[in-house]
Amino acid sequence: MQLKNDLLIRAALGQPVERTPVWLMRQAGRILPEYRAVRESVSGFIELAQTPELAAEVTIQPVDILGVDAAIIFSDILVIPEAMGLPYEMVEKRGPWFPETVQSAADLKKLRIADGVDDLSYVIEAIKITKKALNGRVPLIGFAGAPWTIFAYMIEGSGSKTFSKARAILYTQPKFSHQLLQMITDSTINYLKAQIEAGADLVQLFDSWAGILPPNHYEEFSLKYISQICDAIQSVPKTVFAKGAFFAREAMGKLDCQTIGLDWNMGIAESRAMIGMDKTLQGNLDPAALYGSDKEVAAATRLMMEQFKGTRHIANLGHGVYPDISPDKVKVFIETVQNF
Ligand SMILES: Cc1c2[nH]c(c1CCC(=O)O)Cc1[nH]c(c(CCC(=O)O)c1C)Cc1[nH]c(c(CCC(=O)O)c1C)Cc1[nH]c(c(C)c1CCC(=O)O)C2
Repeated sequence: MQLKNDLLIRAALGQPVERTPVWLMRQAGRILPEYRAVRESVSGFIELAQTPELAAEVTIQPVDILGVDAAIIFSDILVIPEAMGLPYEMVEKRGPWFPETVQSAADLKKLRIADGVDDLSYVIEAIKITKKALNGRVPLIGFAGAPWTIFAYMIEGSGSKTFSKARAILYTQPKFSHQLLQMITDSTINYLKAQIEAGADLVQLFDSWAGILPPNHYEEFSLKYISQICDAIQSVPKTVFAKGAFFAREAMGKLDCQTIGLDWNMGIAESRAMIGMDKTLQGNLDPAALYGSDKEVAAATRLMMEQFKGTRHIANLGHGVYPDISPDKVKVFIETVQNF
């Protein structure tokens, strides 16, 4: 299927574009009343994510309603631990929770390397339905968590400010840490390959907890595995978004990927100098900028666009859109990029 709007793919590959493509991390979700209506028709997030027709419907909502230049498949990064044998629950207003966690090499026996097609068939099915329904209007982004971020949830069992249990294990049980990270990496490669086979046009790795590691641990316990995933996936463009990993930008410039995501703390000119000219940069408006007036949102967006001007760029926020942001402000952000 030929894409009618392939701006995202051309921007990722560093090919000429008429204008900068724009989408938002976490665009398929609670900012839209239309999403909340679908969400209320089922028992919760997990049932929604595991019902391919509904997952496809909420994936396409931001394309119809907001006019973004890409769809991202509606799922979560935590489907990988579940497919490996560690199920999660989504607790209303509190976030993910794992009834069982992994703490030492003995626990590895309860885990398996996930097969993307069999263990995650509901995501694969949702991708196929979405691709068909999109009919080439915009590219579909597939995604997974980066191994370190997934490891952090599997050890900790929930979100955490410090992820101190997960960070402790890197010091106290480095060998076990590497074993688990390798199992997550192998599962993620299988999963992303299955997503691409089903129709994903580009894939993004989310390393949401990159910023809590010291640089040496980031190199040893995160980048090493991201690098394996980048090397294993060759058929579509890859984006790596490592939130808070300002110290690793130079190393990220050497990954076999096309795009590096910047968070809003990362200076644009400085990041370009560290990462080099042969990568596309994605980002990086402060998500809180969307709490301003329409005029303020437009001004902040234009300021960001000015700073990226003339270099390879995909416009986005510096992290996921906050759930209480008004869709009207999101539209101002999108239209300001598209008219720039
Ligand atoms: C760390 C992380 C998670 N999930 C994700 C990350 C990486 C990006 C980031 O750093 O924000 C990624 C994710 N989660 C979700 C998507 C869907 C596609 C999209 O719109 O981008 C994506 C790409 C749906 C979701 N994932 C979740 C929801 C809300 C669940 C609901 O509707 O009740 C959605 C729509 C739940 C979730 N899932 C997770 C948390 C911490 C939470 C609770 C807090 C929150 O809601 O943001 C783990």
